[in-house]
Amino acid sequence: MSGVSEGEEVTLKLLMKKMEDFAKERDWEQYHSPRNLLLALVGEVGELSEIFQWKGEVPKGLGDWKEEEKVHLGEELSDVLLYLVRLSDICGVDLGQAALRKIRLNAIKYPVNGTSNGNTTTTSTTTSQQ
Ligand SMILES: Nc1ccn([C@H]2C[C@H](O)[C@@H](COP(=O)(O)OP(=O)(O)OP(=O)(O)O)O2)c(=O)n1
Repeated sequence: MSGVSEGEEVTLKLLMKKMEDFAKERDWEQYHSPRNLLLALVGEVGELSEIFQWKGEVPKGLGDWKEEEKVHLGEELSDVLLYLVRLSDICGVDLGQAALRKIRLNAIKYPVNGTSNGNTTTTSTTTSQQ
């Protein structure tokens, strides 16, 4: 059903190709414009947010969640990922390479110094956290 055999690596490239095929087979490429995909992505982020809405803080690992809630979470996370991958492809952005570059930039912007967790400004000389 998944189209990927057990143990096979899931890559951004594979997801990109599957989304491309999905749209082609349905003649939906006309609808997969950058703006439409962005709006669809934001809509799915909203659906993802609804799962956490009003719950208060939840434990890491979601140990006390029902199995069906976790399955639903996986579905909404996937919708966000799939639209993001498709949007990147349609915009001609290599998402994997862009993400690796961004991680390198993050490391330069936030050097390891043991005083900041990236969420708070611990000293008046620490650069602003945005
Ligand atoms: N024009 C479209 C419509 C859907 N999809 C794909 C990408 C998403 O993974 C999923 C989104 O489908 P739905 O719009 O039906 O959204 P949900 O699956 O979240 O359903 P619902 O909103 O009813 O919960 O289908 C797509 O690629 N292009």
